[in-house]
Amino acid sequence: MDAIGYRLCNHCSVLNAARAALTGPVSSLPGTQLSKWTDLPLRLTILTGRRAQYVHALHEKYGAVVRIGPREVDISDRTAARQIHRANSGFLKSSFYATGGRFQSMFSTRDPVFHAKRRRLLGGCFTEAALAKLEPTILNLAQTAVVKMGKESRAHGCVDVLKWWTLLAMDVIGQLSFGQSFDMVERGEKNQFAKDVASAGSILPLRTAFPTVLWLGSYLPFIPYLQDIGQSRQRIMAYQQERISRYLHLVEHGSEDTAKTFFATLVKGQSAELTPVDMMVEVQSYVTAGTDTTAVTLTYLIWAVCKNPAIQTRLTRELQAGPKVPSYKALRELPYLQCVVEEALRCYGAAPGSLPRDVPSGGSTLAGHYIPEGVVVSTQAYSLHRDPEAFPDPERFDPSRWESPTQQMKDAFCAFGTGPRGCIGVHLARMELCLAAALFFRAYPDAKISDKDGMSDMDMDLSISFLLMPRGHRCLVEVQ
Ligand code: HEM
Repeated sequence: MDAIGYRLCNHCSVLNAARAALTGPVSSLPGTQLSKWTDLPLRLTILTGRRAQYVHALHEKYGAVVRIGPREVDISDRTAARQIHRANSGFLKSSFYATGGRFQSMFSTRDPVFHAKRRRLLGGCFTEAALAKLEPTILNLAQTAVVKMGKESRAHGCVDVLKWWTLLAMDVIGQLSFGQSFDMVERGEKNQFAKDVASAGSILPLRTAFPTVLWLGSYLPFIPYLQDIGQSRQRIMAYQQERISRYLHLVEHGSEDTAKTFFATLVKGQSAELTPVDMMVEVQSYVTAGTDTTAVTLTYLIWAVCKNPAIQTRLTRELQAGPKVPSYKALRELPYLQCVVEEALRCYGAAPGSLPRDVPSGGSTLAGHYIPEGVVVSTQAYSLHRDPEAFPDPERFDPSRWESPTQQMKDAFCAFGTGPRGCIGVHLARMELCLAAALFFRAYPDAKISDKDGMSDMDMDLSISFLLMPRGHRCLVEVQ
């Protein structure tokens, strides 16, 4: 191309970009001027862990519908959120989820037919009735974790509750997937698999914000960080393959250990519908979606209660008057505990970030704004849970607001998502939250947040890319 042609072409692309920015599908919606041109500021906030807060600040300035990029909109209106996520709405998961390579899981798939089939197949394993059979296993693990937390605190002056809730959540998923716990609670530390999962997960913000950079990086295998991630991923695959083979071997030999697992009713007779590779991909998604999420919410619950003496006193009194050996059924009858769990999920549910969906063909009118097809619309629990109309004084951790929840509160609450793509692990998560919180505050009614090793509220600052994590990656507590 000669110099004039090159200049003309350049000129045209600038003009095209200008035309797209000024007349593009979402150019007339409220939002910053810059967001008509680029979503770069948004992408940068993914790296700093402040995406949800950034989008929330835009809602506070521009209202319930806000443009966050040239083809992306976030919506904080609860009616519109239900409209997007309800069954058969036509809003499918966006390309954000297409990171699973060749293999799709119930979580990652964008195909509604595949999803419906997989969810029908596995849904039965996650019902309250099915989980009731698994409860003794979970209770046993939680009891051991709580006892060991006390020992560690007495030995070292404090204990990192985030560490212990992560070990517990990992062991629960290991036990319920493979019929054998990872034994991390018993050992008091993460095994190589858990370390690899954390290492592989650490790349997610970069992969979400700048996938091209990561793609380029894959051609530079000498970068040590990327090399480590690659090795972690290989070890995760090998470990899971080995566990699934061992599990299937146990099933074949009629071992009792396999009776209390997610796949117990599936592996016999329906193996054609769920191959060992499918099982591996599903387990991988349970580890990602069901361990840090539960552990982080539980950690914030402990922190928020310990920071509020009146709440702690009321909760511990209720627990001490309750059953000695808690069961999930009995704990659900304790009204204040339920309010505490609900408020922890509202303020600190571990998936507060955007859930992006593609607007279906023909476009859609959401919260009074027409949004054309092909645009990505997101909703984020962070904003819906901080709507002052539904939750007055929204930043305040106030369990008593759930004593008589209004319809607005119920409609706005979406810690587990809603509709057919809502969390399949909701009952398991609630069971773990109730059992672990009850055991902890029964055993340690005077637990307090430590200031040892420089622990401060800064450690608990909310770092959110897709999932929530305390910025300090720890929460030190002192128990007697
Ligand atoms: C406090 C803990 C938890 C929270 C806050 C949470 C939250 C969520 C949310 C918001 C979604 C929707 C995600 C989206 O649309 O992108 C989701 C989906 C999902 N969650 Fe959870 N979750 C929790 C625990 C669990 C557990 C314990 C499991 C166990 C296996 C689990 C497995 C899944 C799966 C497989 C999906 C995808 C469901 C589908 O698309 O059909 N989650 N979760």
